[in-house]
Amino acid sequence: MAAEVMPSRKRPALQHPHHNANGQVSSGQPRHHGDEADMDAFSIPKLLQSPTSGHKPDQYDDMENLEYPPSLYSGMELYLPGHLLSAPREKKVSFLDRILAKYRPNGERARKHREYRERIRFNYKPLHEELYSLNPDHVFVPGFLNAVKDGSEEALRKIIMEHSPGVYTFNMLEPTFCAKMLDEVQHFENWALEAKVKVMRPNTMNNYGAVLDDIGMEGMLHELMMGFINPLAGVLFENVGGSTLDAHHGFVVEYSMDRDLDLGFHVDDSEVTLNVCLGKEFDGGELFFRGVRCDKHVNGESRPEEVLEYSHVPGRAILHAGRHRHGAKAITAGQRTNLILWCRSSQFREMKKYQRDFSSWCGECLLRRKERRRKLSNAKRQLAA
Ligand SMILES: O=C(O)CCC(=O)C(=O)O
Ligand SMILES: [Fe+2]
Repeated sequence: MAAEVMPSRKRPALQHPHHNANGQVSSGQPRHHGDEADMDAFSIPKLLQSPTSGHKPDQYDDMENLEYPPSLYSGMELYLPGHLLSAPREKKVSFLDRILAKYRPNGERARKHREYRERIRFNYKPLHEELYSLNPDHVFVPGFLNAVKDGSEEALRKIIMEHSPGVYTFNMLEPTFCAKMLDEVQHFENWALEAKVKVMRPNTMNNYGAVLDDIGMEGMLHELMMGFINPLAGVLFENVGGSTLDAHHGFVVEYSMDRDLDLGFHVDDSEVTLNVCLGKEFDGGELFFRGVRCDKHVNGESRPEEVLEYSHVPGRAILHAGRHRHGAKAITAGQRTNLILWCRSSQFREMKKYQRDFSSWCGECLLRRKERRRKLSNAKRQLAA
């Protein structure tokens, strides 16, 4: 599957999952955090059925780069969910753009994306050219590099820590590489602002951040996935296509006190996700995990052993299945930027179409299978008695 980027760049008003006393998700459903093409009901923002009477909508005539006529935004504003009525106009525009994007033909979306990439390719001058090709000695810390070079399961397992089933972390990126990536992203954003280029956001849930593939890092990230994630994923995520990763979507997410603070509960459009903190300094922003689930069971309860909270450390990577339900808590100070690589396997996706039982990776399918087996053996025992 190609690493397509959605043109719509805003997220819906997110709800945090509510946790009951033992830390289980008692309500709040994970949203599918994915490309526009893969979006489903969980990630589509919704308008109210009737207009809010007495609300005086903003005027949008003076805003630049609007995708639709200003009067359309004023008219639709009356139908915005209550919490957005007094939001800044940019927030309202992005919410409405996400709704309207569904009505653009796919071809137009692809054309816009192509034009966006070409504009960057011809006009954007990178700050750190060296980031655009993979130089392992400059990118990775020696421990990680040596383990991958060794390639044995034993060497790979030595550098990783498993925090709860299926959530692994390891030191991965050199501090100088992290710093350069942060500079490059800032440099790109400054250029976009000056050149009046609207930055296409990484996915349906982020208001900030950028797609690294769009700015010219697609080849570098592909090499990173094939050479350095595949070996690990083959060992740790064989059950979700970890040994056949062949496509990616690479981006950065950005949080700060005047931007996005958190990221709602969701699953990724990936088989395996690599998430590495680049810095800078921040408080809060912990990732929370609630177990791996298939489509059918994505909204089910989690078990206590599946509940995990993890604090990001700059340079340290997390590797988890895309279907591992998760979200990021609000940062309480500073600024956090993470590099995310959604790794996909075309083969796994094709095979999944023919399957109905996912007990090799879905916690709920597994539980039900065990239950069926238990009943069957009980019945057999009774028959034999
Ligand atoms: O903020 C984070 O570290 C998590 C980001 C994430 O889950 C995603 O982009 O899919
Ligand atoms: Fe995610």
